[in-house]
Amino acid sequence: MTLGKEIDGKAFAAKVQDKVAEGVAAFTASQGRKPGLAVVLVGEDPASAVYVRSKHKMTLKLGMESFEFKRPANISQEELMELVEELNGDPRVDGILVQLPLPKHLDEQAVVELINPDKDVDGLTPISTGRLALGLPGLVPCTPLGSLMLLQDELGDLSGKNAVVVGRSILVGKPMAQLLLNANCTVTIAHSRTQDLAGVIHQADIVVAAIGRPEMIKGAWIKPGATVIDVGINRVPAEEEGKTRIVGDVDTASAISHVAAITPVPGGVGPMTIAVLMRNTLFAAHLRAGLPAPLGL
Ligand SMILES: Nc1nc(=O)c2c([nH]1)NC[C@@H]1CN(c3ccc(C(=O)N[C@@H](CCC(=O)O)C(=O)O)cc3)C=[N+]21
Repeated sequence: MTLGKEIDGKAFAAKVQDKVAEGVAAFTASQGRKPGLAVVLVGEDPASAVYVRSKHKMTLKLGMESFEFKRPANISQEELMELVEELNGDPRVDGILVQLPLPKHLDEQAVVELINPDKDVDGLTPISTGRLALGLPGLVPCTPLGSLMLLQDELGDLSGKNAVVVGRSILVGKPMAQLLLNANCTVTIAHSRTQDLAGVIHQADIVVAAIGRPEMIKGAWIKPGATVIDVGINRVPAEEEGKTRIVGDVDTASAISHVAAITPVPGGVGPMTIAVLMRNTLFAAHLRAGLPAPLGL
């Protein structure tokens, strides 16, 4: 039995970060200011707080300016909208990220739609989404773009490959499918109502799992030699009483003997998400300064 390879997302993310740091230095030298990222965190969700902290640290590490806005869970829609408008108008801010999900009483879509598309480093505004659907240049959601970069690094040209995206979320599934389509894959989007999910997945040369169900996709469903990107980050109870660990949407133990390559969780897509956020912030800074996009990213 041959075992597939684990894709080292952390190592690839480190390479992306190095290139971003170079681009940041060049931008700062030519513009006399650093690119800036503003992150808005509403509420006290501990997992979100951890992600926001690692984004903050990475932003500073790569030489950019980081602005953090922590607001209580009971913030009103109006106050949150005012904050976003303020950031839209702040010349030091090139990228705006509102950490999702927001507390239930807030209208997430209205907040996202207010973000200036030129500062939309999450790629979630209708303008960014529309550009992606049209195949035009623009800011692309971080997790899907990071996943595509890993696939292209692993497989080279993706033309003609059968890709199945499992999950249809706005943040991951839908933009992932668009990116794969733009890369000339034959794309299927599967979801909770899909019939014979195992059979659909078995057709795929590329599987992107983004459903948010721990270890749901089993090895036997995967076509031998397929490449698998596991986007899932699910916290489950660990063996040790009271502790938790994170697992993906793919049952790696059974999948590893079927795949050519698979991303682990943690250490796969997660680190790429943050690296691409940094890249998108650098891109947004260039866009706002009227400079061409930096090369090699
Ligand atoms: N507007 C918005 N944009 C986002 O991009 C966004 C968001 N909201 N809300 C929450 C999710 C989650 N997310 C992650 C980022 C990095 C890791 C990451 O670095 N994970 C590491 C460590 C995981 C761990 O140990 O907890 C890994 O997979 O190796 C994970 C998850 C971004 N998100």
